[in-house]
Amino acid sequence: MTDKSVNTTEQQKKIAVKDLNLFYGEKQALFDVSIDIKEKEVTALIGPSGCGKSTFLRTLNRMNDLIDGVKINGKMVIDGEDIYQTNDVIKLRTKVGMVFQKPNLFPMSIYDNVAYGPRMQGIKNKAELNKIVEESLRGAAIWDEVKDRLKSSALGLSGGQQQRVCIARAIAMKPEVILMDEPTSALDPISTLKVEELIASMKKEYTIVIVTHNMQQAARVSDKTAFFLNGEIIEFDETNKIFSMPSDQRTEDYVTGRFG
Ligand SMILES: Nc1ncnc2c1ncn2[C@@H]1O[C@H](COP(=O)(O)OP(=O)(O)OP(=O)(O)O)[C@@H](O)[C@H]1O
Repeated sequence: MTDKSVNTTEQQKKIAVKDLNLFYGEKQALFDVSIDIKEKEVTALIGPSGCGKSTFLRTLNRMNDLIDGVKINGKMVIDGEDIYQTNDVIKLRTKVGMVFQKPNLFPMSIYDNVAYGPRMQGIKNKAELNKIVEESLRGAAIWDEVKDRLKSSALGLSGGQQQRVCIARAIAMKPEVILMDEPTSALDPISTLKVEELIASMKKEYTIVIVTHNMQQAARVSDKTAFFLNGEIIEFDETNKIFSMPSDQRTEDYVTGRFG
């Protein structure tokens, strides 16, 4: 019985990071980061500017590979596979999608933006593409707002709508993990709320890791929170605990607004 529950916990562990260090040239930006991220949970990464949140987020789908002079050591295991030992980065980035701070839609129609990835994967069948586009836009809670203007330019949408289309574009690739780097920092409060509701509903299907500067947002959308400081994880726990009863004084100082 006990063994079974241990196994179940292991299975739910989507991402296991152990002693991860990252250097930009000579400068070390992440120090012995270890964290286990469970399947279908929302994990928030918080901490003051420059503490390594975005750097860490990018290690999860090897986006840092695109930066010259980056060196990484340690273990980053997703679904049992060390992602730094594989050569198939395209497959990794399909499984681990990303949404950026500012909506970054292509200057093409809403439909073509969402169909872009599936087309690149070789899907040409019109009915199949239609289905993916509709499902993805529905999944991103924007279908009703755009269903009558799918052929219009995506850049004609409001910022908040564009960000939800970006989320639809990520969903269209059928990812399992979605990384979000301050996805609402460029949005107004109403659009922010919509995206937050969307994130909360998406965890039924996806494992989500989100960087946010907004403490209320972390408290509202996440199950677990990791507090970063100077490239280290100081504390990682249930979000409720981090915000109400943190174990480390530095976490408490940060979440109560004493610094950062
Ligand atoms: N491409 C890069 N080259 C060199 N140093 C970098 C690069 N990107 C980030 N850094 C440095 O790594 C450290 C961590 O930066 P990172 O952007 O990960 O922090 P952050 O916590 O996400 O900050 P913010 O909240 O301001 O976005 C900082 O000292 C930053 O200057």
